[in-house]
Amino acid sequence: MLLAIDCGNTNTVFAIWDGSKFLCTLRTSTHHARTADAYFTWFSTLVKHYEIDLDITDVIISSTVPRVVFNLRVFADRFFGCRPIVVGKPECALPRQPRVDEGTQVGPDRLVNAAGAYDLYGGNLIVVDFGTATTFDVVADDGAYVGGVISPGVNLSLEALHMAAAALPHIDVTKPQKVIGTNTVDCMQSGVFWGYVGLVNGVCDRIRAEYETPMKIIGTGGLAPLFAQGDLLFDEIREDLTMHGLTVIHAHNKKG
Ligand SMILES: Nc1ncnc2c1ncn2[C@@H]1O[C@H](COP(=O)(O)OP(=O)(O)OP(=O)(O)O)[C@@H](O)[C@H]1O
Ligand SMILES: CC(C)(CO)[C@@H](O)C(=O)NCCC(=O)O
Ligand SMILES: [K+]
Repeated sequence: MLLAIDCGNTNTVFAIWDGSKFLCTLRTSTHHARTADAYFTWFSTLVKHYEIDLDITDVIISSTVPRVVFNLRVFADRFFGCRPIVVGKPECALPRQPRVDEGTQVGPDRLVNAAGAYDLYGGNLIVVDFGTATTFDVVADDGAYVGGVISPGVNLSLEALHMAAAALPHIDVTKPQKVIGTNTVDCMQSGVFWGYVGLVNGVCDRIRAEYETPMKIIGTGGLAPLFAQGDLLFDEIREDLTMHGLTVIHAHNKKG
């Protein structure tokens, strides 16, 4: 049984993979100060709720926050007696080496997305991930991550607007009825929703023009289904893409 951990700048997701399906997916906010014992208290309580017959033999971690990895390693060692595979570390082999500028530390979540998307859809892809940042990962014909685009995430933009402007409230993003808002909240929702539809469409068009080979666009992240209601053209949406990628990289490392 594999425990796959995807640690983002905002949220950390644990998923238990039995070799063919995910038995459960657990989400908590990311805190660098959380100890191994605190992870276990949270984890074991929820696992009891799902009535899973726990037998974790392997742990794989992707973390965009370097500081949390130490405590997650201790967690894996202390409670499951295993040495985790950490994406981006030398001990973790990738199906394909990224082709980027020397010295670039590509976010492990982007490498994992690339591996997961290539496994599901083949090469020549743009993966759009609506996380803390909205990222675009370009996956080449052979499955390698070959670059992309990083823009501010949707919730980050909303938070920045609220923080910087005294009269603007905190809001959640939804698809507004109309483009022209007639109250403050509708105006903000329109700006963020249609602004991001424009951003994603514009960036994907430009990537496609530069790449010169037809590409599929894959959407992931919690907000992907919402943006699929705009005139965005995702060929596929796969909310568990990062988790799937972790199982792919784990299998690649197991086969030696
Ligand atoms: N309608 C919505 N409005 C605002 N937020 C939403 C909505 N639907 C889903 N979300 C948020 O989307 C997020 C989905 O999480 P996801 O794992 O894609 O990225 P994240 O956790 O925000 O970022 P990271 O992985 O970088 O930590 C959750 O925080 C969830 O609260
Ligand atoms: C861009 C984020 C924050 C998205 O989670 C993450 O992938 C990251 O920290 N990346 C490092 C820089 C890079 O990917 O080139
Ligand atoms: K994510």
